[in-house]
Amino acid sequence: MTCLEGRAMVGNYYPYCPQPDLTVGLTSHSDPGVLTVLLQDHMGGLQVKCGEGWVDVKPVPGALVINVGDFLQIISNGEYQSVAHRVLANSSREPRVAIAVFFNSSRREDSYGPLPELVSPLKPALYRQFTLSEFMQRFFQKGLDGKALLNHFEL
Ligand SMILES: O=C(O)CCC(=O)C(=O)O
Ligand SMILES: [Fe+2]
Repeated sequence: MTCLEGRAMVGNYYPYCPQPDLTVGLTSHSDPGVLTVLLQDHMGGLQVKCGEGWVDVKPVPGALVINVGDFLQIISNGEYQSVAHRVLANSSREPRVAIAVFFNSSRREDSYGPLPELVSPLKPALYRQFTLSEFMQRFFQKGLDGKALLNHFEL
């Protein structure tokens, strides 16, 4: 499996929000793919879920944020856990910009599931087999909703 053909780059632009207490910039979600590489500017606002709370991912000049996605959680049979994250509404007059590159498989009709090397009698498969077509269809159906995508593939 290679993730280079399936990569996609997205630019996120968060304009000034006059009522930041009433909304969010980007709803809680986990990225569906394998890995995400994210470059955020100096504004801040990105948070990751930690237990029941949220922790700020403070911008560090020149640093990239790497997110584990749901697909990696599944093929690693839960060894790597995807991370729920969100972006607060931007209360500052200056807009916030973040560039994300999502790494995904591109072979839509292949069958995926936990890698055989990571399945054993002691650690049975936690997820069923599926195609990338089904996976992405379910992602787009559910909208951004925490880590809910994984529920469809659990055994
Ligand atoms: O704007 C950010 O910092 C995060 C963007 C993000 O989570 C996404 O594009 O999936
Ligand atoms: Fe994301």
